[in-house]
Amino acid sequence: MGLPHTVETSANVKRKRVSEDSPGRTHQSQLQQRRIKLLDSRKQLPIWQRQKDIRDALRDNDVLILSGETGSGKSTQVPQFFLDQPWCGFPGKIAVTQPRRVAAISLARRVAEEMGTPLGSSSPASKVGYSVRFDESTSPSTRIKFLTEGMLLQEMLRDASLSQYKCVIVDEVHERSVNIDLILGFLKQLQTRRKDLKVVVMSATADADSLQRFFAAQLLENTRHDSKSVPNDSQTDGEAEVDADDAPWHGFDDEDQQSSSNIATCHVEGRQYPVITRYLDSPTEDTIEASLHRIFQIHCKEPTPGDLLVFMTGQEAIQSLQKLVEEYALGLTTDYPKMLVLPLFAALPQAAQQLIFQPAPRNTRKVILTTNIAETSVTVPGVRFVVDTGKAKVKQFRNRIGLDSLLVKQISRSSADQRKGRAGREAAGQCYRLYTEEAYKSLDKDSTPEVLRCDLSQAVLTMKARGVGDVLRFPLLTPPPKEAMEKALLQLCELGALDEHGNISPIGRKIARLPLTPALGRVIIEAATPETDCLVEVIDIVACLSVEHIFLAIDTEEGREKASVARRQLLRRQGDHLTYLAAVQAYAAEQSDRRRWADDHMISHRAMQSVMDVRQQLTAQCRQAKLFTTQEAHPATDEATQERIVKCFLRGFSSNVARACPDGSYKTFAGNQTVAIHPSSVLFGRKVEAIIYNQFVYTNKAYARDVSVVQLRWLEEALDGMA
Ligand SMILES: Nc1ncnc2c1ncn2[C@@H]1O[C@H](COP(=O)(O)OP(=O)(O)OP(=O)(O)O)[C@@H](O)[C@H]1O
Repeated sequence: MGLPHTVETSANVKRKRVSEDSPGRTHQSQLQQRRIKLLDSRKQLPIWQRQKDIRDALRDNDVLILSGETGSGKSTQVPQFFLDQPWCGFPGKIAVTQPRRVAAISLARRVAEEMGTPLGSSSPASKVGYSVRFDESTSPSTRIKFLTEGMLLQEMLRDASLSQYKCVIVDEVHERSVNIDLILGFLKQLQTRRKDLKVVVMSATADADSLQRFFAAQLLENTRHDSKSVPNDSQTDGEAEVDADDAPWHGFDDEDQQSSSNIATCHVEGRQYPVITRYLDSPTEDTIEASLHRIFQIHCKEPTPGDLLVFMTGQEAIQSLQKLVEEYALGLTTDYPKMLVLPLFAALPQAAQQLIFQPAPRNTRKVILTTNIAETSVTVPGVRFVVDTGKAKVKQFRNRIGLDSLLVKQISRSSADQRKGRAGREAAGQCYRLYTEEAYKSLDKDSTPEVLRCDLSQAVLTMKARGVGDVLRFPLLTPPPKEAMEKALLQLCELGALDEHGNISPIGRKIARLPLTPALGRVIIEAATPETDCLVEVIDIVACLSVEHIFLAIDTEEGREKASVARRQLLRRQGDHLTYLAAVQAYAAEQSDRRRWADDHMISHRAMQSVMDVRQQLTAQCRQAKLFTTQEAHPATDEATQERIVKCFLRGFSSNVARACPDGSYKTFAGNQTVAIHPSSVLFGRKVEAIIYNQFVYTNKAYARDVSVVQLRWLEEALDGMA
């Protein structure tokens, strides 16, 4: 007679336990097998031979400036070299900053694999994690954390001393974004009061001499310190108190070159695989046509596997080229491999960005069309060919209109070298430059630091929120013109982020905690006031402004007519902001098939998924900051609410207003510049009293994007409110 079901023999229990444990154990052993396999390739990297020098250099010094060719192994290996160092202690963490989230996430994934540990929050035992805007994936055991520069600056708001880190590695320092320059300044200050903090600065192409001078120069002892502004760990609601342990802030004196830190430099020679560079014989104007030609030439001539990475200027160029490549690929005979075209740009949702890392299916070549976001730190497995158009969209401050705008510009030689470096990472590669060799030689050596070409209001607010009293004396690697700093201070005063003494206000502190520009942050704060009370709606609109365009681009007259019928229910005569709101509300209300809803309305489903993501994150952040007065959404048809919503944008963007002229054009109030409504706007072709816009873009002429109608009296009211 058998045993009743309820009684379990010890053998049964044991068998059951083994089978329950085995998935975890199998996973563990898979991780270890992968680690051992990768160890062989790590040992081939040029940097592997130099690990003792690198360890010794940082053991004996506070700062290490490390240069080495692209692909030599800096980003993946250097953090691992330090983990077992006595100065790093346990559980001392290492932060590694990256300019972009795609690099932060892919590096974290790779280093986790190399260490044989699960990634991020997937297991409490994971030793490698990442943190990017709207996505943090770490565990209690995280030792190495890859994070975007913006996220490190956010962490400094919660913990000015970065006390959880023993070492901060600033990677790709040659990019010289404002955030990198701010981080270098803060770290330099921090090392005066945290003697145990190590700093590593890395790049393939950085100017090591100027970095060395920067870290060697003494900080001034007597700079005014805005004591009220120093945040501390216990600060939760924006009303900061002085952290007693915080030594006064020190300014930076260019004249004084005495060393305050011990600094080591190290250069790693060599790269793993060669990359052949090819140029055009004569220049080309049409980069889309030239890229198309080159892509098919490579595809038809070169064997697979061998994926292609093509550097373009921006989302629109990428989408046009994608369409063309896909159309032409249909005409290829079956003698050729298939093509899988994948776009990559900053506004793409993370899941779509990560598709580029998946291996191409059999007999298929991946063709990745990217902006400069894949220029540094990224290894895309399978890529053997790089096509470089030599151009990028860059933010440039336009003095006449007092605004940042996006311009297409030639890249620098150092960017071109980084792009080339994306080939030849797993095997020998080729880089096709769609410009002549003479043009390459005439490029600027390095990109102009962002502090010299951008609106500095965010940078100044970042400093103020982290306790810098006199921002003009903050240690910046390249000091911007004094007027640019003053202009930023003025703008922040207008937004109410600084008080009349230049100290950060409670509003400024709230704005600094939001992952948005000061102007957009101000819009959110305005929407949260009890009188305005439209935060729910404004979050929806801000989410749309933070992702790729939600309306699919249409380039034919017929298509435009079709779109206006399909989107009729959503279009709002008041402009794009309320149209975006209508779209988000309708999409959110759709419960059965959102993809179909998006197709029916000629809206990008992918963009709407991102909107929903950002919306959720921003809502959570606003809730955390106690900004909600009510939780209720107002009906979008309520006219009073609609007016209040547009007025919120006016509070943040009062300088982005243009009035109609008799000849039908619009002229900006600031700078009296002619601006046209962008064809993508619902207001395109309409004439209204005045407009407000969120973006100023310059292609063949100056365009306002994301536009709404405003009444001039609202502007007067807004200006009165600011006075
Ligand atoms: N995700 C990955 N998949 C496959 N190989 C990878 C991956 N990440 C890194 N590698 C390998 O490790 C090498 C070193 O990469 P790493 O990013 O550390 O170099 P780097 O010196 O920091 O380069 P860069 O200056 O271009 O950022 C690559 O050339 C590649 O061979």
